[in-house]
Amino acid sequence: MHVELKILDERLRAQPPVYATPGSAGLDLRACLQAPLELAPGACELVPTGMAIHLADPGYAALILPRSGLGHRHGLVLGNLVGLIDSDYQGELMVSAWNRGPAPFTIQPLERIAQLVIVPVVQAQFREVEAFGQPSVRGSGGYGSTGRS
Ligand SMILES: O=c1ccn([C@H]2C[C@H](O)[C@@H](COP(=O)(O)OP(=O)(O)OP(=O)(O)O)O2)c(=O)[nH]1
Repeated sequence: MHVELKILDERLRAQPPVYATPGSAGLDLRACLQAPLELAPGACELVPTGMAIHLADPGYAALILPRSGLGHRHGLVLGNLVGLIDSDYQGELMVSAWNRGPAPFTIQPLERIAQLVIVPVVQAQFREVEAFGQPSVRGSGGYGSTGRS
């Protein structure tokens, strides 16, 4: 699959976004900051990535997901909220970085802070009904209805 990529921050040319291994699902996203950014405990900031993509095909979307390595190395302190990138979004990719820990956390310029995963999606045709055509085993059960633990 081909995706158009715009590099908006020249510093990324030295470290272009690539899949780390042939089997990698995610492309690392870097914090394109001019200076270190300190996040207070509980704070959440939008961090620019210096790049934009255009998927163009409505059958795909991209997800911005946390990097497990980063979270673990820092004692599960820095996370990011999952971001959904629409196929027709052409603006700069932004990462919503969240300090989950009890102490301030500093993101360094060009640090790898999240990863981008491209996934197929379905735009369904919704048809309003009064009642569903068939009952299901689950019905409206949820929130732990299938067991006690
Ligand atoms: O972590 C994120 C989440 C979103 N976006 C961009 C891409 C996405 O296509 C666009 C809009 O995101 P979303 O649809 O989640 O936002 P919304 O709050 O529903 O706003 P909108 O009315 O613009 O759709 O913002 C990012 O760059 N990073």
